[in-house]
Amino acid sequence: MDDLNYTTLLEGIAAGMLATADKGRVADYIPELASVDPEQFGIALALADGRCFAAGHADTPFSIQSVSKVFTLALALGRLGDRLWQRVGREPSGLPFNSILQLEHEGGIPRNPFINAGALVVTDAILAGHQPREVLGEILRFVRAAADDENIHIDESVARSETDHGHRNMALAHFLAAHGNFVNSPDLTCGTYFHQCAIEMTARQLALAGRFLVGGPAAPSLISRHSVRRINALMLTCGHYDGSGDFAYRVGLPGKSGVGGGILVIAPGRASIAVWSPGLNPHGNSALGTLAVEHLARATGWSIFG
Ligand SMILES: NC(=O)CC[C@H](N)C(=O)O
Repeated sequence: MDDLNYTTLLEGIAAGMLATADKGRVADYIPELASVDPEQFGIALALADGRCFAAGHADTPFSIQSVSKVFTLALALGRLGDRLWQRVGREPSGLPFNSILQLEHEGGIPRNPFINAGALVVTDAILAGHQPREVLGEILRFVRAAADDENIHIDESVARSETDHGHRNMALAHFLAAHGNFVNSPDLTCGTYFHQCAIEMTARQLALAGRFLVGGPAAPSLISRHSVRRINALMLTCGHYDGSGDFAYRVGLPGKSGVGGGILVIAPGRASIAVWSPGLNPHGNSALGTLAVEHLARATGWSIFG
């Protein structure tokens, strides 16, 4: 596809999404997210050859929330390698992202690194022996290097809002600690986790930041190719929680969603795609974002399943 075709495609998708009546429901369990205007949609595409295209509200910052779990997993795999898998599994959970149900049955080992329990373990692992400030600095350095953009920050008001209302995550953290699967105090790890979730990015920045998972000559090589393959596999099977099967069915690409309405999608060897629209479907994944990447995958033929 040439430049004009990509631009036309993204603008057509953005116009179609903004005209869609059912835009889902904005997350309200983090009060600071509840006030975001649902009438927004942005999409950005960073191709493996270095070109970048965007449409809609692609330059409006939003809270990346659980998309941050991709970056912390990359750091944890770099630091711990396979030792990480002693503390967290690699299977889809089939349950909502914040569920505590399986943890009891499975002895405090979360199913995967993308549900909240698993992501808390990942953050706890990279925090070990460090101050939250140092680890948050490391996460930001990684994201900024990936996006090649120093202007990426944490929204303190979102972090505070979640700290004040994060009882479920605190419960998960204490439960993990009770099972001996926590190194730091639940307060310290949850505080770090709430701040990583409160990183603010635009769809354009997020698409650029995802290039390290695409492979190809223009992609920043921040982690090994081995880790790139594994993170993509986990994004495909677990990146949308109990909506992962449906996302794979409809889109056919690895993706990671967040309750801020962002989704990072990887077309291996081809492109990193970011979509954002704050309204969520019942699984807590962006309603229009999912629809948009479904259109994009169909139009480009990029599904990994042919
Ligand atoms: N799915 C998400 O984006 C959840 C992230 C959010 N910070 C939480 O822990 O509840």
